[in-house]
Amino acid sequence: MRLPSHKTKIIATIGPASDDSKTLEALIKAGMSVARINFSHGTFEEHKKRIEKIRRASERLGRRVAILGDLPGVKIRVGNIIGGKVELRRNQTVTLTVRDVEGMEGLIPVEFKDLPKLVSPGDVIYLSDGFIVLKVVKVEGPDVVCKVIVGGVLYSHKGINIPNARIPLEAVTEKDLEILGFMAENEVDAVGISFVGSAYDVLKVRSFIEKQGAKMFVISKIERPDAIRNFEEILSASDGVMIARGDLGVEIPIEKLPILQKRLIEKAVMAGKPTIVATQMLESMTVEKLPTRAEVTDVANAILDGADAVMLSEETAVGKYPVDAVRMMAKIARATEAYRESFGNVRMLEWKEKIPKKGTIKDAITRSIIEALQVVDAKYILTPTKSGYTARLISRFRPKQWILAFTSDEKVANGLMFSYGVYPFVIESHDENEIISLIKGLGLAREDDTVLLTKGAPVGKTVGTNTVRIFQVP
Ligand SMILES: Nc1ncnc2c1ncn2[C@@H]1O[C@H](COP(=O)(O)OP(=O)(O)OP(=O)(O)O)[C@@H](O)[C@H]1O
Ligand SMILES: CC(=O)C(=O)O
Ligand SMILES: [K+]
Ligand SMILES: [Mg+2]
Repeated sequence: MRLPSHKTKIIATIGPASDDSKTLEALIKAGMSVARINFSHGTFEEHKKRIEKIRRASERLGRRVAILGDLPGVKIRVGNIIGGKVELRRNQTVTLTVRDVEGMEGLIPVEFKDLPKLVSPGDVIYLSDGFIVLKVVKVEGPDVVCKVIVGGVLYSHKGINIPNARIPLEAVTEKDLEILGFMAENEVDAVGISFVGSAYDVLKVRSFIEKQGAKMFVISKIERPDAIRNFEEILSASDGVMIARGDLGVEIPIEKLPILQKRLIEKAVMAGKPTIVATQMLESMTVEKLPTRAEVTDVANAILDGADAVMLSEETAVGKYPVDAVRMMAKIARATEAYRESFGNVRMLEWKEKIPKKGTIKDAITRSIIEALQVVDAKYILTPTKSGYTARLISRFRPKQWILAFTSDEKVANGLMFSYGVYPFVIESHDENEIISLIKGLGLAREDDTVLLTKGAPVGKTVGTNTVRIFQVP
């Protein structure tokens, strides 16, 4: 077998443009590690079929793909518009209504009954990730009359953001729990919690998953100011985070996004939690065969910032060139990672200083590996891991070698599909001879290759990884 040519993980949202078996196979071959299903759109039946098709495509190709189910959360959305879309022109008067009607010229239904109570004249309302801007003129019963400040074409079910309104709702709704139940039943690997506000939201999801007897990788989507205020507690309650720039870029001043992205990524990487950068990464590829210079640079910069994974949304869900978009991301990743490694080493030295003296044994072991790699020219880092944590702690230093992780748990292996430079294998035993014969058998390693191996040797009172061995493959 051959390992991928890029170490950054690529997440692609699967939708009508990408859910046939042929396209799914092509997406996997192009470098998709995680298939995202957005439960804000479509029916359970559609999603069930998608999940089955993704699993079958992955099995046919013998390539692991994790499935990420993204919850709708408390996002307010536009309802159905006749013909699927309507144009809003600057200075035009439009009415947002919570009445049960279909949308048309000048009238837009909203799926959130409390809307009229939450807004007052002068408030600004953003539609479609902030692409269209309205100003409230007056509120009349179920209707909110607005003036169009920035026009554009509005499609059915697009999101609505009102940064000024305090939406008094918990991030995780009853509907979300119902979806989570469906996800557990269908063995979805990871859940994305939308509009997380505090660790409470994350723990609510975790306890529900546990009650279902399921196991899921829990990713908090950072997309509102509360999540930034409470980032530390959210991070520690979560398995990973997503910088969901679509909503985030409306909920906070858009010009603050780039620096915020860097700050959040650094904290998450230090904690050994994978970070996903999402939304508009190759947006123009929804309709064009090639991306813009700015988009290519954005993907590269996210990788240099330290992201584990980059994500595609409408590019692959409804776009014209889903496979080209994944291929393009893989190409950008390959070209950029070479520099990330040297950049990463500089970072690594800074980060090492930040690891507190009270760091854990695992901190010491993973740091030693990085030190050792400055001296020996190793081919791989081999990491038997029970929860995936050891592999992730090594990954945060972004070594240039692949981290081959060995676990007996399919779910742990799928959770590792979010981590930079980690390639998971499912293997019953953690015995090093078996690991060596597996990678030799796959043609990944040859006699005399130098490798590093982490181990949990039973000694003293320590549990888990406490040893690193450096040796040549026999
Ligand atoms: N399963 C699907 N069926 C139809 N359209 C979809 C599907 N998934 C995504 N889309 C389309 O792709 C667009 C971008 O996808 P994305 O996942 O970013 O959703 P979003 O609506 O912006 O919301 P969110 O903030 O929940 O991600 C959506 O607005 C929608 O038009
Ligand atoms: C992905 C997502 O939810 C966002 O960017 O808002
Ligand atoms: K969602
Ligand atoms: Mg969002």
